[in-house]
Amino acid sequence: MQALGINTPPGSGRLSILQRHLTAVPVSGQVATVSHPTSFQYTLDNDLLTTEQRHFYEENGFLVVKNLVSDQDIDNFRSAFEKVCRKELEAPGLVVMRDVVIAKSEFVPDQKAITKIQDFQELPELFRYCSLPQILRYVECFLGPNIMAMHTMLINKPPDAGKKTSRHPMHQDLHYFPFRPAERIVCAWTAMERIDRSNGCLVVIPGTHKGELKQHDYPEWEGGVNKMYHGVRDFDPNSPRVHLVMEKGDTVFFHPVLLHGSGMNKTAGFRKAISCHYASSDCYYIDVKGTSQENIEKEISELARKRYGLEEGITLKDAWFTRARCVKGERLNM
Ligand SMILES: CC(C)CC(=O)SCCNC(=O)CCNC(=O)[C@H](O)C(C)(C)COP(=O)(O)OP(=O)(O)OC[C@H]1O[C@@H](n2cnc3c(N)ncnc32)[C@H](O)[C@@H]1OP(=O)(O)O
Ligand SMILES: Nc1ncnc2c1ncn2[C@@H]1O[C@H](COP(=O)(O)OP(=O)(O)OP(=O)(O)O)[C@@H](O)[C@H]1O
Ligand SMILES: O=C(O)CCC(=O)C(=O)O
Ligand SMILES: [Fe+2]
Ligand SMILES: [Mg+2]
Repeated sequence: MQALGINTPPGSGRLSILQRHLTAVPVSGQVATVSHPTSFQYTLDNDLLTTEQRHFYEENGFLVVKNLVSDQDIDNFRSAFEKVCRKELEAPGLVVMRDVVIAKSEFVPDQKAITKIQDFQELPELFRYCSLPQILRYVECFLGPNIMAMHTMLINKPPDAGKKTSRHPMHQDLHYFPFRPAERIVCAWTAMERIDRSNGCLVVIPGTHKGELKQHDYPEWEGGVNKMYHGVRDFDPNSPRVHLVMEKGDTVFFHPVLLHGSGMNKTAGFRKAISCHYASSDCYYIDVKGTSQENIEKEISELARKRYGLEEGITLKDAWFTRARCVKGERLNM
């Protein structure tokens, strides 16, 4: 209990509840579990989350559910991903990204060294992840019954090429999203194999979901940074990080303002995770002009201009509206 930074008075009757709860949440570091808010802001009334789980998400901004996706499903996603790499599967809108070191190198060591694929909403073999009923049951606890899949990713963190470019800087996902409110957005992220500090697990700063969306820029990293991997400006490396060690099939749900990133992959394997960002279809789009999100809008707009030969760029809203898909209930504003 000491290691988890929990101050429970000796002899407290709550200790056993906390212990039971904490064994279900494989994290190390500082997590808050003791202050119980009287009203809920980040979760909705539901009959799935235990009281402890609900309080945990309210206080910390994330919740790990063990063994939520079956090995069989994950093996199928892995096989679909491998087919995408071999160009045996394709889909409109699919983005395939290589690590910056490999993309910028004249000596391409491995053509298959793909960092991630994004926007697989038109690829049924992978998009099935976003409609898994056991995931949507949890998503509904945060968003309500009308659910849009906004962003899809399969991250294949490569063995670090020696420049630490396999890291993902600390950031808040809301930086990329021109829709609100933040509490009706959630990410589901499933480990496709055991993920720990050796292959670059997710790192979170519990409780930061209660703060503001911060200014993001490219971190000044010597070895380079992947395109659009913005990090929160002036990140304090002494912040109380929690490393999420997860087994194959474990799934973390997290709030889009939660500060998180991932470490370097020091192993020889490609570390795989699949994720989807969901938003309630009651959310609404905002104009990010004049806000801290203007820089990412500009970058995405410029990319779309180049890629699709457009004369003018696109707005962040256009970029998101076209990939959004309704996975449960009704499509309303999104
Ligand atoms: C919540 C969620 C949204 C959070 C996030 O997802 S954060 C990260 C968001 N990132 C993205 O959306 C990145 C999306 N990636 C892409 O669009 C693509 O992979 C691209 C970076 C544009 C590259 O694709 P593509 O154009 O097919 O590749 P090319 O090999 O033709 O390269 C074109 C120019 O881009 C460069 N490039 C490619 N990969 C990277 C990289 N990883 N990092 C930095 N620069 C890169 C490449 O060197 C080339 O540059 P030039 O020769 O034009 O100068
Ligand atoms: N200056 C920085 N700005 C933004 N993010 C950073 C910065 N330095 C490190 N990070 C990020 O902080 C997170 C935690 O880094 P940390 O080094 O603890 O992870 P790790 O490499 O997995 O662990 P280990 O220390 O065991 O190697 C990672 O997401 C990393 O990308
Ligand atoms: O490294 C990972 O899998 C997490 C990446 C991430 O946080 C993101 O793409 O927004
Ligand atoms: Fe993220
Ligand atoms: Mg480190």
